[in-house]
Amino acid sequence: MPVTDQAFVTLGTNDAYCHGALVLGQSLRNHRTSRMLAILITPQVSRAMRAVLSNVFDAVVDVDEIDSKDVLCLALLNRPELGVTFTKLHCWTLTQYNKCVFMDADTLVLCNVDELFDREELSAAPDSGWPDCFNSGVFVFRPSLKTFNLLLQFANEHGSFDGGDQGLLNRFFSNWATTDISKHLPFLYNLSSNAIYTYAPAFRYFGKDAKVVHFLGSAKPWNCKYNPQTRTIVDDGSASVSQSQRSFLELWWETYNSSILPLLEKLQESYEPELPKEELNLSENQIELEEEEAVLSSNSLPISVNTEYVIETTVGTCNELSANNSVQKVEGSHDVKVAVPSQSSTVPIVQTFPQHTIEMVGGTLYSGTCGSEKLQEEVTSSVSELSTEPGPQEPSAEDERRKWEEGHIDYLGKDAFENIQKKLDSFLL
Ligand SMILES: O=c1ccn([C@@H]2O[C@H](COP(=O)(O)OP(=O)(O)O[C@H]3O[C@H](CO)[C@@H](O)[C@H](O)[C@H]3O)[C@@H](O)[C@H]2O)c(=O)[nH]1
Ligand SMILES: [Mn+2]
Repeated sequence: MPVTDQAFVTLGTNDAYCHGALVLGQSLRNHRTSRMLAILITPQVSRAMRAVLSNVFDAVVDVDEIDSKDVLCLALLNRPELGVTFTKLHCWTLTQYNKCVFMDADTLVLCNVDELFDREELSAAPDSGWPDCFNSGVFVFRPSLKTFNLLLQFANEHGSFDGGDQGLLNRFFSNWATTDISKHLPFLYNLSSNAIYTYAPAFRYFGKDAKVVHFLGSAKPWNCKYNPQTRTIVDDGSASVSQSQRSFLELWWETYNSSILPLLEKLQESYEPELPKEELNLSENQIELEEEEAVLSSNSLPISVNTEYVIETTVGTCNELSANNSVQKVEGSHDVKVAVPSQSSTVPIVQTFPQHTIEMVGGTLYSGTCGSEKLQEEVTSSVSELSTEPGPQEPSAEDERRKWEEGHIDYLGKDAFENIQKKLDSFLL
């Protein structure tokens, strides 16, 4: 029997993360969850993507974007794009449910995990980088407007030590590490893919019991290259991927290919007559590819595009961020206010607090149907967002971070202690 007052909840602030959310939702359905599936989205998500989401999720809920704008902390985390994860806080507003499990859009369930609803707020698994903190990619919570307001107030007063929701939630639920062991979910409910290589023997011993895999870090499954003919991840040489990581990535793509692609194709068919080919979805560089490799054309889709290879997105680096935006320094180590142009078409309302700036962009509840009049324009913009140019030739901040995580550390060169010290000083002074 479906349980209608409890839900798995995820978040997508753009079409790229929504691809992840679709695979997560499908994996929950494949493992026959009895709970509702809900997704929080922001105005930046295209109308076409909303239509697809409503095929997988019971509730597609439009919320305001909340951005920590904490460039300094996010730079230390090396993930400048994660300020918008504050939007996750909106999950506490879903008071139509009495209990929920939040799951990041980059998670994938490997079996039925409905037993998570037996736990209480705030239950979560340890973070592999700092196990006295919980990882906020999977957590059990009770929706409550009171808690939501307290969290916003807390964010306003204290900010987040990592600039994202995880730093905030760990300070807010600060007794998680010490008070109640029943709120410690086993790591198997949030197996971070990097733990596979940082503690390989443990993975070999316990990994078979994994229940949820979490592709945390800047490299996401939808950025990998995949060959549907051989059903394998294409090694592009940019990162060494272990066999176990590869299996999880291939499972992600298998789910995407078998269940999500057909939905996208259906959507394409229903709108194809309205969309002249050249405007349909292909960026210039994809059209070139299409001419060279006929196989590509069957999978050129309004949203997913070029699925043989990769769903590409770009993530700004710290340098790009500071170059593109005006940074205004106020007193004190954390008192930094940054005006970042909103990516949304809606005019942002920027709320300025004494210590932190949280940006909220107006939003409304989404009704679920896909109107046709603006679709063409939105599809085109969503595709150009997803099919951007190939990455830079110079190793990106993400590549460098990945190398560092994999233990390839240039102790005598750029990673020499004095360079790291200088970098830290520049953040902390
Ligand atoms: O542009 C974005 C970025 C994130 N998200 C959502 O926010 C989640 C968290 O971002 P993610 O890229 O998955 O972060 P992680 O690499 O998992 O990094 C860690 O740090 C984040 C910031 O504190 C936490 O939100 C994560 O749970 C934690 O695992 C995503 O899964 C999405 O649901 C978006 O919708 N749009
Ligand atoms: Mn994540």
